[in-house]
Amino acid sequence: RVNSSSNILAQKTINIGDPLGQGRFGRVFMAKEKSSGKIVALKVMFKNDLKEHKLEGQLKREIEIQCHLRHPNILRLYGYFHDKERVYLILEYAEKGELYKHLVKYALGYLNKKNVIHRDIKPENLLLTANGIVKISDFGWAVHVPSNKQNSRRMTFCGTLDYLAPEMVMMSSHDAKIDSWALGILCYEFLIGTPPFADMDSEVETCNRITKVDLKLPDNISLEAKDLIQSLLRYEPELRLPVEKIATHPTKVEIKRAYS
Ligand SMILES: Cn1ncc2ncnc(NCCc3cnc(NC(=O)Nc4cccc(C(F)(F)F)c4)s3)c21
Repeated sequence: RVNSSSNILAQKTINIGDPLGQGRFGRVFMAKEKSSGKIVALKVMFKNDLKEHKLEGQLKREIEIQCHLRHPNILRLYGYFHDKERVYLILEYAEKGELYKHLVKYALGYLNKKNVIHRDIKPENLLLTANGIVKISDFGWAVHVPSNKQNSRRMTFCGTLDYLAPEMVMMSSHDAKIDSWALGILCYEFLIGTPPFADMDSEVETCNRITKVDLKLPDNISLEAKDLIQSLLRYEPELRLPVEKIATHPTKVEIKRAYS
């Protein structure tokens, strides 16, 4: 419970509810103004934090600017108050929260059911219709992940994705040269310790790196090994060294030594 003077004359009581978000300089809570029952968002910032980063002036400016703005597409700042340690912004409550998170939760859930990965969600690809409906657009980077793999999503996306060749990720036709690719991944991982296109944060990023063959070879492997890996990790399946030719490639010795 925070006794607040949300404007000069009236004394209002605000009950603080669930947290809505965590920013760099403070947290946002749902709050209810007691007498009117009005739901607002309350941004709470610590004075020390703002002082430390010399941001008091900037906050004053934000309050001055936003207090005078009245527009259906601009979040209202109703007012502010402070106590010994904190400054509170009383904000209009946007119940669907952050657009991006809302989209990911609803629209991507649908794409997931349809076994489609968009792979390029970004602000430019979020369009607005006349009545303010947000649309995810541009499926230029989308892939259709085979549904049998869908249920073992964790399985598909933790580790095993690293071995998928571009044509697999793009779900276009593929042939035995898939194995040449996978062997290239294996050689790389044997020598370097991790698969070449792994991206800890996002499977989608791994997909992108695979389809772009975003290969970075470290200097501490021999030219032969580099040659072998580069001749296997070719985007065009027909250009990859066929599996039978690998056996006679000079770098075999090095991999054996690496694992002896
Ligand atoms: C998450 N979420 N879900 C629903 C919902 N409904 C409303 N609001 C939400 N979130 C709060 C959005 C904000 C609006 N205005 C802000 N203003 C600010 O954060 N200002 C600010 C911060 C730090 C430092 C400075 C300074 F000092 F540098 F100026 C200024 S944050 C909601």
